[in-house]
Amino acid sequence: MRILHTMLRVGDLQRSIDFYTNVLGMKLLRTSENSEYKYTLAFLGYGSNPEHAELELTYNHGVDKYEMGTAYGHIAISVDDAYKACDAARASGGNVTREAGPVKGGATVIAFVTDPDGYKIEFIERKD
Ligand SMILES: C[C@@H](O)C(=O)SC[C@H](NC(=O)CC[C@H](N)C(=O)O)C(=O)NCC(=O)O
Ligand code: NI
Repeated sequence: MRILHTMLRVGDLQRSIDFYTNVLGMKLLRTSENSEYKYTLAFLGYGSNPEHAELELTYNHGVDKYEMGTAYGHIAISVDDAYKACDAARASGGNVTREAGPVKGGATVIAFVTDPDGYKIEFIERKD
């Protein structure tokens, strides 16, 4: 088995596509429209299944926001340099909510940004 995708419900599909492509450097892999059940999907990632896990964005027609609740944590993305990734995200209009720096009590350098709907995305600095 392998993780195929993580699904997030978004309030504005193009706004989210712009964020994940322009700010986080993902590719828009495909979209699909379900007019019967009134929703549109966009799949994005740094590559496609099966080599890469994908992000599935769901837009329910006419629904522009969701209660985030307290359960959602984050999606983690590996970066070569978390400091530069934060600078790049900021320069592209991203919202850095936790500046790059060692994780509390550890050495791994992490940072957090939020996407347009407020979902947290973690940058984890890795050299692999
Ligand atoms: C393509 C595949 O990865 C899917 O996840 S589609 C599954 C389908 N999604 C939706 O219906 C999205 C709209 C829905 N209103 C929502 O917000 O989740 C789904 O969940 N179908 C349910 C089923 O039982 O088939
Ligand atoms: Ni799905």
